[in-house]
Amino acid sequence: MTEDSAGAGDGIALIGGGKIGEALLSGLLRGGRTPGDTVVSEKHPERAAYLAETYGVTTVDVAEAAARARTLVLAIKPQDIDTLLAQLAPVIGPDHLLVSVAAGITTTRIERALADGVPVVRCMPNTPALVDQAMTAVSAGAHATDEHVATAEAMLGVVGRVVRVPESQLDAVTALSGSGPAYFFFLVEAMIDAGILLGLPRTLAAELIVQTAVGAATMLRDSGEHPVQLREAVTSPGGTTISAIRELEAHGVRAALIAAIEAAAVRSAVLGADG
Ligand SMILES: NC(=O)C1=CN([C@@H]2O[C@H](COP(=O)(O)OP(=O)(O)OC[C@H]3O[C@@H](n4cnc5c(N)ncnc54)[C@H](OP(=O)(O)O)[C@@H]3O)[C@@H](O)[C@H]2O)C=CC1
Ligand SMILES: O=C(O)[C@@H]1CCC=N1
Repeated sequence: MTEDSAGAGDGIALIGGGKIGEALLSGLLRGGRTPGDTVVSEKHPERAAYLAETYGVTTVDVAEAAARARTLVLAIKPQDIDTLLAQLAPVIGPDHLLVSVAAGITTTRIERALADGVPVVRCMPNTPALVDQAMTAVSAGAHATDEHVATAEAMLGVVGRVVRVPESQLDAVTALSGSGPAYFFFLVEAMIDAGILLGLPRTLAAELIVQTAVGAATMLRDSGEHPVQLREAVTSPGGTTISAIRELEAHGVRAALIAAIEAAAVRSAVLGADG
């Protein structure tokens, strides 16, 4: 145990207050954490000031974050991980818990940069954390006990669902659910554009498609039926839907999605490779 870790409180420190950092921070506070037991370390002074003003949290440097919190959530870009780990190494010990959400960065890579025995849990959440509908997968590093993983699961469970997976699956998870919201937003954007092409006002097209997305997502989650069954129920013989599906297949949309998600997984692995 380092001197700093011995004095660390039971709070949470968020290192990196960008897009996902803010989503997690807002969720933690909605879920009952208080600004008094949550600190943020954010490089950009303007961004730090925004987070302090919006959420009432204290912003601190990385060393202070480690002194004040036992659990540190690393929400910085993968490209910044080595710099951050160099900052953390002198102030982190086995009594801390590091929860990394950085795409591609393996627990081994984090552990190697720190004192022996520091528990690390690697996670992949997504931005629906902002509305408590996140999907998060978690994996334990070499020194993380069941209790450490349970701590990470409880923390992330406040903002949505959590599953435990082997770390070997996390690049695929990143490509599917980590990046996944962007694919749905892209699809919705394109469908709204189709409404414009057909002469509908943009606000009406957006209302139609957003509610359709919510309805379809709710059926996917709650009906217990396979997506194929749900699609077949919409697809009347000789009707409109099959005309659209034929075009989607002719344009290779299924293959494009599979290739896109494969590319995201490859990118996750590349980001995680030692620099
Ligand atoms: N956005 C998403 O949907 C998801 C992102 N992730 C992962 O979360 C991480 C963050 O992503 P995202 O929020 O999109 O990125 P952002 O760039 O929005 O946020 C990262 C923030 O951390 C700051 N930062 C960098 N280094 C440090 C440091 N040493 N100390 C304190 N702050 C620092 C950055 O400053 P600066 O801009 O100057 O670098 C930036 O403001 C990534 O690793 C990503 O893979 C995981 C799941 C979903
Ligand atoms: O685009 C990215 O790299 C991050 C990881 C998952 C979602 N956003």
